[in-house]
Amino acid sequence: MNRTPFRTRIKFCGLTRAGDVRLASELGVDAVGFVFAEKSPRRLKAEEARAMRQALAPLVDVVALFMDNSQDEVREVVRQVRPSLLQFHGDEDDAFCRGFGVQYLKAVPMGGNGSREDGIALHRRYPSAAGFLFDSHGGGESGGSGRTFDWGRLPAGLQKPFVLAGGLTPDNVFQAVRDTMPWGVDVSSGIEAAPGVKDGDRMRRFVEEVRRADCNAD
Ligand SMILES: O=C(O)c1ccccc1N[C@@H]1O[C@H](COP(=O)(O)O)[C@@H](O)[C@H]1O
Repeated sequence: MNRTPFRTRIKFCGLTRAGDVRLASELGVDAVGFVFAEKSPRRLKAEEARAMRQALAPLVDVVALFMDNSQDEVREVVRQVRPSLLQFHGDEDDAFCRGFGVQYLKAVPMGGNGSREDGIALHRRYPSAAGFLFDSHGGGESGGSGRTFDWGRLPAGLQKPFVLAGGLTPDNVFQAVRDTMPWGVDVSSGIEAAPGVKDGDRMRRFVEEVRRADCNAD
């Protein structure tokens, strides 16, 4: 399933500062992502994310990102942060991902020997997923690397929304949206000055480029 003809959703991920959350809201992004993956330089504690949530404007979603975290860790984040969407980057199965009573996106690794599954196989493996997120890391590797993958390898036959991620920047997101027509785009490194420290100018340019691509839609 591709996007609506009107608007590509935007998620800014890996925010660690309340000021960045405020600016993301002002720029009109649809969602901000808080990272709880163990090895990430952007990792937050549940109570830090809960505090940052206060900086969020109405109608902007919070997404909580995990990578093979324990059930107890995910539960604690859900309890404290109240995300509207979970994003799983590890080997979690459908039963695990759906077990928290919150909609989820399953990240599919497209780097290295990453997924060759088509849309039908993905739906079979993750029947409860609200959508899929295609990222450039290899299986077992952490994301947020700033690397792209070959967009021509996106699986055919997807019947759920998909989010494009991996190495998106203000300089390539226009082309990425035009080429792949995703439901949404997700960016972390491409709008950063350093891991977890977002750059206001890059954030603004990223949003402008997505909107430019939407205006140029065929
Ligand atoms: O951001 C992280 O540190 C991270 C850690 C573990 C799994 C995923 C992670 N980030 C996600 O990776 C993609 C692409 O990021 P980038 O734009 O290439 O830096 C995105 O979904 C991030 O949320």
